[in-house]
Amino acid sequence: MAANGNGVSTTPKSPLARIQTQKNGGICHDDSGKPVKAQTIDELHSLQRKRSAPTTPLDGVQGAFATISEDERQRQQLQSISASLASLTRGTGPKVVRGDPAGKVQSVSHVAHHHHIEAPTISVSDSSLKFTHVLYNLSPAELYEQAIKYEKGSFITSTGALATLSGAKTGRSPRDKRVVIDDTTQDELWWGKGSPNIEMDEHTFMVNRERAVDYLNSLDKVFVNDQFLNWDPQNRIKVRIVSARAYHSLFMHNMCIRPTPEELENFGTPDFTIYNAGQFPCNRYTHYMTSSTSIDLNLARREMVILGTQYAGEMKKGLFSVMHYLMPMRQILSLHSGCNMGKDGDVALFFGLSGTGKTTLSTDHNRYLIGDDEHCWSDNGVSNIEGGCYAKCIDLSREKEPDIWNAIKFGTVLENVVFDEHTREVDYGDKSVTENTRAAYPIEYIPNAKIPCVGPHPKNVILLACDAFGVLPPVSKLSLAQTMYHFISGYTALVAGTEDGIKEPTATFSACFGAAFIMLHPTKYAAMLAEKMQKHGATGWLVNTGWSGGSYGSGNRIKLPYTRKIIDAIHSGSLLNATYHKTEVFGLDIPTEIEGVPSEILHPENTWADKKAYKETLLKLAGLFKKNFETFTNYKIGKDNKLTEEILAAGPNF
Ligand SMILES: Nc1ncnc2c1ncn2[C@@H]1O[C@H](COP(=O)(O)OP(=O)(O)OP(=O)(O)O)[C@@H](O)[C@H]1O
Ligand SMILES: O=C([O-])CC(=O)C(=O)O
Ligand SMILES: [Ca+2]
Ligand SMILES: [Mn+2]
Repeated sequence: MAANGNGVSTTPKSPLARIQTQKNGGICHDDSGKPVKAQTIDELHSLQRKRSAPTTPLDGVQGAFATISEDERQRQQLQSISASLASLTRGTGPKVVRGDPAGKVQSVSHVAHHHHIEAPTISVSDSSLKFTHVLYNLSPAELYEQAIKYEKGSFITSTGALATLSGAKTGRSPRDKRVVIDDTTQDELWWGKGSPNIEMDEHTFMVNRERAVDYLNSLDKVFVNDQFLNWDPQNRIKVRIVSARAYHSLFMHNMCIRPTPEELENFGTPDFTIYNAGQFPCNRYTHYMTSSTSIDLNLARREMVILGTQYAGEMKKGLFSVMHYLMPMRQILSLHSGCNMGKDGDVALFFGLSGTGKTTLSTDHNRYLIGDDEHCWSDNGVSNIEGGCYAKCIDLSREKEPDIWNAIKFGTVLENVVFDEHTREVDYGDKSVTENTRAAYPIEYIPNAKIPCVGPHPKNVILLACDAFGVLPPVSKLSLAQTMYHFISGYTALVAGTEDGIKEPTATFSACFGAAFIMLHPTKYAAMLAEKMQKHGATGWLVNTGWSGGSYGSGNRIKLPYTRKIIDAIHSGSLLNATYHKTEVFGLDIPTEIEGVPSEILHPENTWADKKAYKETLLKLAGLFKKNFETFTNYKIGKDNKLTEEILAAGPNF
């Protein structure tokens, strides 16, 4: 006798007893009635899908839309995208049509009668004869299918996320970033030592732009995303991202603000366009190019070109650089910070370099999440620039970071993670591809996200540093001058690669906690922050999310639950009223006790067995701070010299 999978034996099949059904109105449901409308399998399949293609944008006047035909709308819509993809040296690009070349594309026929192929003339190259299909603002489900069908390394994980590989680059390439220098940007931007803006000329930009556009046009299809940046409606920026990979399109779908169908209909001309031709290298014989990767920003043309890297974070942070230019022009401060809000409307900002805890600590089950990485602070309060979060996944655990864990589901892009071939369960501890594994998800995947992502003026400004030297206290209260000193310094420490044994931690100083993204001189942002903090009475805090009990190698990283207790005490206001004492060298005010945190760890000296080593390490770090700050001693911050002097005096003294 055969046994089925459950170990239950079954008898050989015998004809089942006939079930009586009534023709009309009986209690027994009869679904044998109407046959499907389809005559063929293909027709049956076509019934499965209801048409709801996203509309593409229109140029020119709005309002008249309601009266134009669908065909006319689509024709105008495609014109906008054709203009983006036009080759500037030949005056023409490919013929742009909607839809996937592999599928049955309804749009080809009706676009073809508007864009019928003209007889080629001598000056026309082959590229203007071909069609490039445009996959416009596809949904996550459609992008999943594109990725899985066509992009090697794309898989669905056990929780429904899309696992992807970013290729040879698994992080950003700041040394390959170039900014066009012209008469305007020469004066406006920060150039020279310490600046992230490495110059290129307009002509070289156009060479790279043409290379990227030609590459994209040589493909059978490109993805186009039309989306927004900044939740502040008065300062919203329209962005268009043209890319070759479903991975890139889904990443930006998650990270930028997603337009409603109505907003998309009235999208019009984008304020900024990215051409992401990341699979294709730049040409090293081109002037200014020092590798096969180039990320080029042209503020006058409002365009960015990406060649030679598929790491999606380049698009996210490229747009952030643009905001660091556009927003200060409007007296709005752009910030590399996370942001959340308590039930009573108290807002906190979390500054810090990569890996210091902006995403981890702003994602707090007891508070509303406004955003995890990029914000604006205007006269109206704070607003998130983005529509999604980008969390580090290395060693992610359900227990320690439940909201991020649960956000990794259908729609989420998981970059460079390792998973079980069969169960597709992700091993977050595995660094085989990279240490920088990431999840990009829409902000509404966090249950207590504050939508729209705006809030009132911040009450607390928390500066995060992951101090691998283990000498900065877990928390200290800062004066305004100290806040500015540490904001301009932008300190964190990186730990050396674990494989080569234990090495010295390396101090990193990155002005405004994001020197890689700022476009103006750091003192411009610093002055704005000081002015806003003063005006709105915000308190500054320095929180060390790094080492305790010794440097990297002998001590340990401060336990996340302790850091969370510290942050809780800042939010609740209880820490403001604690008893403080001043540390030597850095002159930081540290509290004597915090609920839920062992008091002995609050002063780092207590946790070091070797007091002499502690003092030496402390002085070493203080020396690095001093040296780094030398470049800023000649600059004035704010309107009077008083604040500048106070800031200079707010650093370490020894
Ligand atoms: N005490 C701690 N406080 C904060 N984070 C901690 C702590 N201990 C360990 N971590 C880990 O450190 C990492 C912090 O990364 P997070 O994603 O928050 O960085 P980020 O500041 O948002 O950087 P990026 O700008 O690159 O996104 C997480 O992986 C988190 O689990
Ligand atoms: O940009 C990235 O790749 C990740 C990030 O948020 C940062 O480095 O600050
Ligand atoms: Ca982050
Ligand atoms: Mn960041």
